[in-house]
Amino acid sequence: MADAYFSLLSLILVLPLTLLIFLYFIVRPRPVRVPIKNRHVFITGGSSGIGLALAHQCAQQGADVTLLARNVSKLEEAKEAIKLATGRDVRIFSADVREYENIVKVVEEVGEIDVLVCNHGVYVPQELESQELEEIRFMIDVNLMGTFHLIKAALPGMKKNRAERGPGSIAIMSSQAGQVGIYGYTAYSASKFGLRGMAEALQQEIIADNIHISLIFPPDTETPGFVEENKRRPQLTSIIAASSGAMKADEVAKKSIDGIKSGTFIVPCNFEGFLLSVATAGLCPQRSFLMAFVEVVTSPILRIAGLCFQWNWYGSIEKWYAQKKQCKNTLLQYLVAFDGFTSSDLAFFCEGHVGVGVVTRDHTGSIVAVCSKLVDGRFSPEDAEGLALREDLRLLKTCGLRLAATECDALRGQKIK
Ligand SMILES: NC(=O)C1=CN([C@@H]2O[C@H](COP(=O)(O)OP(=O)(O)OC[C@H]3O[C@@H](n4cnc5c(N)ncnc54)[C@H](OP(=O)(O)O)[C@@H]3O)[C@@H](O)[C@H]2O)C=CC1
Ligand SMILES: CCCCCCCCCCCCCCCC(=O)[C@@H](N)CO
Repeated sequence: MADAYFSLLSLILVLPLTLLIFLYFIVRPRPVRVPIKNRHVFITGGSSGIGLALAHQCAQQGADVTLLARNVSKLEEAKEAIKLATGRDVRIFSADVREYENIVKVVEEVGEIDVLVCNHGVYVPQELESQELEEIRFMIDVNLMGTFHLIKAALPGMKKNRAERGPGSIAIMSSQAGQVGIYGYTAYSASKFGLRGMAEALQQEIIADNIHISLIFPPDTETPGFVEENKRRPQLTSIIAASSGAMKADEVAKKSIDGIKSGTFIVPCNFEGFLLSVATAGLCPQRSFLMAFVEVVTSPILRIAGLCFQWNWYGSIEKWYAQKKQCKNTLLQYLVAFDGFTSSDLAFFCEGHVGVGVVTRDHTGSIVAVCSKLVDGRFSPEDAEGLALREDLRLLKTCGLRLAATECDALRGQKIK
């Protein structure tokens, strides 16, 4: 009895405690604090979205901020907004991170950098098969090569007098799509996973120089870039990405700065991101023995959670393709006649999109008006049919035939195909 009691006690108390003590001594690199007040923070992509939010908050916290992006007027706007909000002057530079010589020039001009934030990034989601090679190259060049260019240009200056200047930091903006591959992000995920490989190797190379890397992994974030992305993002990409909630740029910036200041290597931004970081810890450096403890203890359960996510994602993909196959290129057509005009009302279902349109011809058969639109969302052919009838009147109104259409008052729809 006493024996059983003792083994239970050891299991519950002694084992975890021993593990904690063990981890306390072995975690590497050792914990560090990287201050940002009165230090030079250089932020790429600082004229928009997450980068701009970062610039605001760094300036608020008393850092000397420099921004780099391509578009000069956006940079100037950012400079003014930050001056207005914080009273601090920021320096701005226009350059493309793809052009190494220009980056070298800028870096020489700005002087010693304490915290280098490689936040610039582009994302054009599409299935690999239909994506142009040029777009794939664009993402790899800006996101991955651009970051190489920056770090390579800045590193010599960052190393200089580091002992007197205190710890330095290189923060790299990845994405949750850089921790797990996501449908529609083949090129983007590759560019963001690439950053992780680079960061893990580079941390070993620069630890002796007291420079510390933070890799930041945001989920979908409300930014101007994200608004653009959403106009063309495949539906499945959005469905899968919705597994992690969306954030505001300010919230991501706050998490990033906290991560930089505590020298954290993997910086998640929301709860799902935290789970994802623990589940994909791999062999990455870990300074916190408590986090290391969480990683060790939760690894089997998080692997199960990860498998459940994959089960769910593959389920969505299967469902989506089954629906697409069933509905591919369904064309429904109605004939609506009024006052000598024939309006043929089309609803088509193609590639997961529903389109509704109206082609109106006069008595000679010449087309006098065409009106159509794509309606996004998940529809079946039946939905398309209903939608076509509902939209018919509305669409006719937008053609020059408003009166005729309303006067014919009934949509005597006749399905001809
Ligand atoms: N928004 C989101 O959902 C998420 C974003 N991320 C990552 O966060 C980072 C910022 O994203 P977000 O704020 O949404 O992006 P935005 O599109 O809003 O801003 C991008 C910034 O990068 C600059 N930039 C783009 N290309 C270059 C280039 N070739 N050279 C120099 N600067 C460039 C842009 O300025 P300009 O065009 O004038 O050069 C702009 O300042 C990116 O790395 C992105 O991958 C990660 C996860 C989610
Ligand atoms: C084991 C537990 C797992 C926990 C949940 C996993 C959820 C993963 C969702 C990934 C979403 C990726 C969004 C990328 C956004 C992005 O980068 C674009 N908007 C372009 O910038």
